[in-house]
Amino acid sequence: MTDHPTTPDVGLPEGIDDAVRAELTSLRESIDNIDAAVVHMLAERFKATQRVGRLKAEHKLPPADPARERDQIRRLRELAAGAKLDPVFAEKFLNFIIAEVIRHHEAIARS
Ligand SMILES: C=C(O[C@@H]1C=C(C(=O)O)C=C[C@H]1O)C(=O)O
Repeated sequence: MTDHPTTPDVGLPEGIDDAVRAELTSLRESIDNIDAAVVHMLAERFKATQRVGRLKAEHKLPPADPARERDQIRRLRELAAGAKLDPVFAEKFLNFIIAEVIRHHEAIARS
């Protein structure tokens, strides 16, 4: 897998204190690692949902399953609260992903 590294000190002003530059750079390196993990996890999730979409289309099932979504959102909100992440944000994030998945499923069903 090819990585395309960022330049974590990009945008930091010339005269910034050395210790502050070092801490910001280190934090940005962690952020870059986390973002890479998020991309890889999302790619795996979409691989699975594409397979769900093909199965649903083959068996004439509807693209969306609102009961499943409610169950996932309830779980994710609880996980978020336990992890000190805003549950409202977690719900918005999951809904954003699910909307894209449903769009894919509709396209598969039409194809
Ligand atoms: C993936 C599915 O299809 C849709 C997408 C979902 C998701 O991305 O998690 C959940 C429910 C469905 O609306 C599914 O039914 O499991």
